[in-house]
Amino acid sequence: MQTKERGLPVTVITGFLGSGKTTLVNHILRNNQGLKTAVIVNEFGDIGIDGELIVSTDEDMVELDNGCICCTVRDDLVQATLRILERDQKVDYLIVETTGLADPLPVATTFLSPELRNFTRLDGIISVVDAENFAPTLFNSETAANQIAYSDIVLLNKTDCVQPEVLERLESQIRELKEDGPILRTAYGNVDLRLILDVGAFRLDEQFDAEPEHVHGPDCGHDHHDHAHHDHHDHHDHDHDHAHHNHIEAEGFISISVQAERPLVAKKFEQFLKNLPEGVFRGKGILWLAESPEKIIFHLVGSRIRIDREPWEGSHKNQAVFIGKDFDREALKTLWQECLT
Ligand SMILES: Nc1nc2c(ncn2[C@@H]2O[C@H](COP(=O)(O)OP(=O)(O)OP(=O)(O)O)[C@@H](O)[C@H]2O)c(=O)[nH]1
Repeated sequence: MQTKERGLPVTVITGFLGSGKTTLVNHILRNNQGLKTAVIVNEFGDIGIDGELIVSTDEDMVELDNGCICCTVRDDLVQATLRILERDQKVDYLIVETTGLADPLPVATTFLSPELRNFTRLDGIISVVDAENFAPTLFNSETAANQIAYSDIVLLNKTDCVQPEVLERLESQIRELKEDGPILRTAYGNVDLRLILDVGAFRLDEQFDAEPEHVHGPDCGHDHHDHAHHDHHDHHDHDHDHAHHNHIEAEGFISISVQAERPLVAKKFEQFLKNLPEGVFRGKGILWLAESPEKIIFHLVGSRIRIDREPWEGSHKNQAVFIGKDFDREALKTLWQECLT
């Protein structure tokens, strides 16, 4: 890949909670044929779990401090990208994985801002859609709709979980949010990387009614979102400094992080999962069960739970994040405490 004269190519991976973004990042890192790929990850929740779940554990992965990448941590994204660009060892490609609740457009426009636009080239925004859980009315979330509407390529993921007729219906629903651009069907993010990386998919004119000379980046004096084709909430009418200003709170999404230095009782944890407060949609964590010598990687998405096992490296711990809409955080905390030995 020739990146020298064009700036560092950047692909932004967006998609709702648990749709398979980290799984896709891992697929990319395993199959990028020797390209030096840096990854910037941003998570919703106080504890970063993705850092543990991404296959690259070397210095090429940067976890942004918690906060929403499209709101409060935009400057961190600029700084992290500049640091990657300044490294002695040249990086060929940059992947940015947003939280499942981020609006992709402000993230994308960060790469068109004066600080970055001469050094980076936004290749495309990929939206991962969960075929098992997606519905146009899912949580009535404008953010979830924007993740599709503002993408260049849609990956309709988890095709292994649904029947072909469901995929047909979902494609029509996606088309209502986004008229054109590829919709690629995937299981576990397994896609030919030539279809999604370095494809020059990002089309400025599709996202903005702007003259090419005047890109409405995040640092413009006026609100670039007014120019978007789709109705969109305004990121620039309010202060970016206060924590989680925002579309996330406005849509009622909350998270709780739990951790412990002692193990969980497996049977009690099973009960915990059965009794989770209504509204919890996503959970992920590293678990230490009293009954297991191995580290447990735990995922909950909608009603599906997945448990994987790995050998422990380092000290044993319990760390989990639960995300959902307007759920009873105190109740969840109490239930969690009851699972501990
Ligand atoms: N059956 C099935 N499971 C999948 C597929 N892709 C991902 N998963 C599982 O879905 C869960 C969530 O996957 P992640 O890749 O962590 O999702 P994410 O979008 O990064 O999640 P957040 O960052 O929390 O929003 C994990 O248990 C994955 O193994 C798929 O195509 N089929």
